[in-house]
Amino acid sequence: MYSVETVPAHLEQTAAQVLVASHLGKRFGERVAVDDVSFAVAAGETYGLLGPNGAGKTTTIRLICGLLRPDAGQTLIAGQPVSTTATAAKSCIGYVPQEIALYPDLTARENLRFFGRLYGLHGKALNHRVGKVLELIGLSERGRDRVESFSGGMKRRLNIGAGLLHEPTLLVLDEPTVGVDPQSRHAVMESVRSFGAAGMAVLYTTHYMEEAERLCDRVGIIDHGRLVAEGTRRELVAQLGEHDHIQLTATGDLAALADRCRAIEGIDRADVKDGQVQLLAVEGRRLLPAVLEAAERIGTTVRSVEVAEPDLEAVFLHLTGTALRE
Ligand SMILES: Nc1ncnc2c1ncn2[C@@H]1O[C@H](COP(=O)(O)OP(=O)(O)OP(=O)(O)O)[C@@H](O)[C@H]1O
Repeated sequence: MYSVETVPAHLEQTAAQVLVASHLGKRFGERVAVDDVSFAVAAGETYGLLGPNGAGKTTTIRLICGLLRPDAGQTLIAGQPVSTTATAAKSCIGYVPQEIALYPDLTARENLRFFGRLYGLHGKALNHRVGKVLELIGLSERGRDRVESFSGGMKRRLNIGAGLLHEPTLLVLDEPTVGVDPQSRHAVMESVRSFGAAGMAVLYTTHYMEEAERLCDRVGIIDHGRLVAEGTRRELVAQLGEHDHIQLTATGDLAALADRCRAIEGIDRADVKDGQVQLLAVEGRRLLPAVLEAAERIGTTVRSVEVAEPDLEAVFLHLTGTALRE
């Protein structure tokens, strides 16, 4: 269990830190879902947990919100320890689950009133908060409409609104844009951005690299239950040094092409994903002739070559050897 001695210095609770997760661990039978995960989120900061499906994001969030008991480690929220029974810490959290949990035949306002009562709000205070939350999520004009008439993105935003009624200091969102069309996704992200700007600490999980890059002040990269790196986008990308991320679209034996590329000096990673060979290479442009020659030798046809500046996708590839995208 947590003791002051076991908390790394940079994770000790400071006034600005709303959430401190220390050495969290959770197994399901033989499967390790979360393995020694530690990170902190400050007031006004949006922290992204970025990882592929099954990486352990939801389990981490459920531990942090006191919905699951950890096998190891502890979470402090606003200085209060979280447990499955403690209420002080939990009352600081607004938890927005992956699944939409709304009543379709009630209006947006009625839904929020219902959830507000669950948080112990009533009378004028409840009305005031419902109005405020509708404003925050950009649905003031639609408060009297039934939820069944809403788009996917509007339902998502209302789902988020239900987690905001009790004015949490920490908002926890579990993949809030899954299944949302691109335009609504933008609206959801804009809402989330405004919460951070308003001083809330936001913990946001996603497997979309672009969302983590655009929205989050800091990102923790999670894979197989372990936090393999964290930092600002700039800090994470700096880990790659001068590397370029090269994507080859080709037909033929891609595994053989990746093998050949691995043997070329300067290429640090070569992996096959989604009908592409993905390479990480120092001064990648310089190596393109050697790559094309290798392709020709083994009879693969390269259809297109894309050389990109490193992004979080490349960081993920570098750290784990697999691509983030499904
Ligand atoms: N209740 C459970 N019982 C058994 N195994 C579980 C349980 N919940 C999660 N797992 C396993 O733990 C691992 C982490 O799952 P988790 O849902 O935390 O990942 P995730 O990153 O949130 O993925 P997704 O994006 O698909 O939700 C997976 O291998 C999953 O199968």
